[in-house]
Amino acid sequence: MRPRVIALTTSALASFCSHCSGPPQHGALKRCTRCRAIWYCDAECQNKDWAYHKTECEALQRWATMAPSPELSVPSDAIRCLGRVLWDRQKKGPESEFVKEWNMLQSNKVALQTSALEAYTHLAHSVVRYVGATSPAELMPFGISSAGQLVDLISKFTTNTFTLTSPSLDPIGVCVAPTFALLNHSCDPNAVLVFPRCAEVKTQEPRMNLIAIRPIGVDEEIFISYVDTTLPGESRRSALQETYNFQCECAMCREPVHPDPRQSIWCPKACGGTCPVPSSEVDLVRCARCRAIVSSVDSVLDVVRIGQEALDKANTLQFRDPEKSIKLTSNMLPILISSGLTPSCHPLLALTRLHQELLMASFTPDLTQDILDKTIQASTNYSTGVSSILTYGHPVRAAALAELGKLLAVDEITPQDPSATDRYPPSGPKRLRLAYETLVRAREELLIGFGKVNQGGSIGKEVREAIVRLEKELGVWTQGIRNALHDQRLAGPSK
Ligand SMILES: C[S@@+](CC[C@H](N)C(=O)[O-])C[C@H]1O[C@@H](n2cnc3c(N)ncnc32)[C@H](O)[C@@H]1O
Repeated sequence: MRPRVIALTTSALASFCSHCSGPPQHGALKRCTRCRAIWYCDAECQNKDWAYHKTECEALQRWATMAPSPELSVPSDAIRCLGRVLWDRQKKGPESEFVKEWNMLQSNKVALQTSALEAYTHLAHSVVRYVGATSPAELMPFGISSAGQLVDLISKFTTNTFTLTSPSLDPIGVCVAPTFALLNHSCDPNAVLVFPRCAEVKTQEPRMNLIAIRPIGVDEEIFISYVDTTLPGESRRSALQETYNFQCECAMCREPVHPDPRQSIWCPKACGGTCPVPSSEVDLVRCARCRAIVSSVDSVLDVVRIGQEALDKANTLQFRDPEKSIKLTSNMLPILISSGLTPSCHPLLALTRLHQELLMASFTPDLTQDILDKTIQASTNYSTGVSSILTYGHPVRAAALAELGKLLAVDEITPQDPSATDRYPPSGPKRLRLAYETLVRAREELLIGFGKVNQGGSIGKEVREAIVRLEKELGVWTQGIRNALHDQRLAGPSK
């Protein structure tokens, strides 16, 4: 189903359509000539959005004239989304299905911590200003008659909104979908919410799909995850507490797996087993397989701390100074790897992902073989790490494998000796075959994570096309070898 309300993140406004949330289809997106803040793929999407944008357009123009600087001339996605919610309430009235559904959403207003209350109050002031009111008392037309009701609206919004993602799972905005807001959280979910982007009618997009990633029994509760489940338990729990105001007591938080792949290091005796990352409370740790003791406790603790600092800094610099960010990830990754962190261990996994993203963003028409191969190495490590944590068919795991397959399928710029066995990624036909096998595996997982009925969504479609292309290339190559062998046989034994 299409969410009731969507709003793109400010940085995504010029790259995705504000109605169907798709990328530009034929040429560039077209900008609303009045507010100059909202973009559409074509007149069809613009017309469909007009019912909302008509009022929003004026509000955006008013906001821009009051903005203290050009960077702040467009309000945040939360303010714009709440604006659309209020205008919808006003237009549809208190007896409408939308308002009834909204009223039933869970609010955590009574249990709010002071920091959350302050943030909500700040957001409330901005929303009041955005819709052209001067105080909460002027919100009567929207069905809000007191400041308390406004805070309640914002609490419901924060507790029940979803991240709008692109088909390749990049966050591009927020959305409101009251039916899906009934789903509770688990750190080991049996279902996921995705936007596979495969509707036949473009203007029905973005369509939100609830997909089972495991068999779910009759009467069994459906759980999704509200947070990134590749993060360690402590980070997940504090994110849940901060945004959703609850202490997670899901099965995984009650009885964590041991050792947790999110916090594990390789056995110091290299038996192939893993040990938990030591902590300041538990400093005697052993390999789960051979029971060898980890003696380098302090250095592991140090490296995890330094890795986290580097991750935070590289994340901050990602868009402002990508070169500096890439330098940080390039320097830090070998340190974390040589200290024995497994590919799924935090912060190595997150740094690997960021490194891969930064390398991909640096691709230019004069891409070098070295950068391409380094990106494939990072993508391989990320896919390996994610696969140790997430269940088979999880869309994040499927998308990581698809990305690796696509990178392996990129034409080599300066092919290396194809017979070298110690080289990764391999070169020549071996690389082509590895790309093919990776994409076939990715397709199987995409069909689960983005739904078989959706053919794995738009990444599934891309992967299918890449598989067909590689089948042809591999076929040509196999035929070439067959012909060469045939010619050799005809020529008789060499002298
Ligand atoms: C999007 S709502 C989920 C549906 C909600 N439980 C209802 O009945 O409408 C999110 C809120 O549900 C509660 N919740 C969701 N998952 C939970 C969990 N695993 N443990 C405790 N509370 C949870 C929290 O209060 C959270 O802020």
